[in-house]
Amino acid sequence: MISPPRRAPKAGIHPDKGKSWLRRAWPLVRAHRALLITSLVLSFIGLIVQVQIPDLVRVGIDKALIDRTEDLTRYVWLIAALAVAQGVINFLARLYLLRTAYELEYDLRNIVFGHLMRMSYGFYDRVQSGELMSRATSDIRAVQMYLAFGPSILVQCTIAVIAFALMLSINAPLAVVAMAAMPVIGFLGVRMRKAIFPISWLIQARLAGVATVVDENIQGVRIVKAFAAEQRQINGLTEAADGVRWAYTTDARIRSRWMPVMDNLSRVGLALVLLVGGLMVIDGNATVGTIVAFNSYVLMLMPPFRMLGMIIMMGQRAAASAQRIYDILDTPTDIQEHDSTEAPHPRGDLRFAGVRFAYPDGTLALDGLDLRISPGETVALVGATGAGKSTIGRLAARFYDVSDGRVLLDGQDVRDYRLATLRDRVGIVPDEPFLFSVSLHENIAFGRPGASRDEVEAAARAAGADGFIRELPEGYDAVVGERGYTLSGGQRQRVAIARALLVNPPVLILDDATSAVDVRVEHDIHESLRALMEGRTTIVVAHRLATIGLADRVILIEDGRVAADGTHVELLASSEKYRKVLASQAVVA
Ligand SMILES: Nc1ncnc2c1ncn2[C@@H]1O[C@H](COP(=O)(O)OP(=O)(O)OP(=O)(O)O)[C@@H](O)[C@H]1O
Repeated sequence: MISPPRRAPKAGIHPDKGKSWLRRAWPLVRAHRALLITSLVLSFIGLIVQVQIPDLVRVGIDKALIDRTEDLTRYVWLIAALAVAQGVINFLARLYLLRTAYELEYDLRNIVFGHLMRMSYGFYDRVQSGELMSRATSDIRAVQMYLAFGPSILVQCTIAVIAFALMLSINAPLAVVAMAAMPVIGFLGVRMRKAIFPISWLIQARLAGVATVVDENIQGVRIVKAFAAEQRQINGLTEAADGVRWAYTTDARIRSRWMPVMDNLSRVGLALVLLVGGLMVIDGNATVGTIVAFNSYVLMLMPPFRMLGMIIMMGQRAAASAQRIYDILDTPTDIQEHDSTEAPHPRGDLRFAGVRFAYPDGTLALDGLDLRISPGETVALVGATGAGKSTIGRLAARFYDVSDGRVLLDGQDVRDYRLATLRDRVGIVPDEPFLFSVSLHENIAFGRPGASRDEVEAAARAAGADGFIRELPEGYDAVVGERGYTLSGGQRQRVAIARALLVNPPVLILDDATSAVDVRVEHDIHESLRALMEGRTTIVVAHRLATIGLADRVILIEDGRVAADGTHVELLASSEKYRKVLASQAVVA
């Protein structure tokens, strides 16, 4: 079942690396400006309404309680109405703000994941998957938080200015007194965040460390058990968890040192208002209502000043996170596609001409490989471990580009194909196939999601998988576990072969893909392959004599080039190296 297409990201990250991180993220924010602006305008209106309430309380107290010139209930209703209005507006503002945040997160996630999916094998050779996971989650969140919540906090800060102006208009000297503590609170807030910032980084890093330990041990639990290493691994986790505990405790200590100071400062502010305001009331220079109103203002203005520190910290974290995300997005895929006309009739004629290839880490795997495999031929690649056999398949499917020389499919350089076409024409089955946690049908139909059940079954029959699938209670609808652990190694390999066969590629590369099935099943697979498509070029990386026996021709690979070429019988007779490799690998019949 293919899920319906979702909306694509509305914008991307600006490609100019010279720009600041915020300017690079700007297209994304712009794309969601309608939502963001709506939420900001709403929260601004909400705050304006909120600022009116203490002033109404002031007038209510002064006019209805002290002067007794007006009706108290009128003020009570007015304040209640404003409170309800503020509640509704704040609800909407928050709703839109969170929607903006999650829309931004959705886009960022899709941009990063889309890029990761397009990256080549070489990229994945270099990076750690745990690190990528962290970038795809916590870094995206940090950036999203700042982009969406940063402006909202700024709006709250501007409201502080408006409230201050209102206070000045009511009673200027008292307004100055009421605001006296604010800069100190702002300053202390920034200091506190500065003290917390490094430790919060440490917490993130250590949490990621714990996650890696847990992840590895769950993935590798069978090895842990095989070596009875449970206790040792538990100790490892305890150590990592201890690091997290220390970091959290330190964080708590810093917070508990600063928080009471900031809380008390706001109380000092209130006391000052009472003292100075009280003296003014006694002298007849202020009203009781003013003191009450200013009390509310002091309490209302405290959070924005406290948040100053937070916004600075969020900004720093978002900048670092954005940089890490941009590092990924700025890494171009080293497998470039260009427009070209492709050989229209695939025949499966594969040729390596003077191919040299080194992996990104510099390991030279192929060194002057010359090899031609004719359409319909079945060729076995034989050689010592590390000779370069698997690399040959990877270059044919263009998982990597050659360093020198050319790989030609049907007379055309593989670099001149569209990748999708090339991968349709060159099917590759690795020795450790990966199965997704979906049904067997979907696993087999991975390369052709629209394939019918009949086609899936035909591919499974050819791969020798139909029999055991039918024996499962849910048959083709059975969902395989993570990495397909509920199936045996040989069963998984057969599912993977069926997956490749369904695409019906003219060139099929079995990279030791039948190592976990027994010789008889392997023979059956090859027989049905032959029957399925006469003329399919097949390359098998072979470690078993039985596998070699199925091939028309055997190529001995040594140090990344062809050392001998011929039928098994010919090589046995003529090549000392071939006999040695067979003997050293203890190839069994
Ligand atoms: N992803 C990689 N990054 C760096 N070096 C690699 C990578 N994969 C393989 N190599 C190196 O390239 C050389 C050829 O490897 P290759 O896997 O092609 O050998 P092979 O003949 O298939 O070996 P085996 O029979 O053990 O599978 C080896 O030296 C190997 O260590």
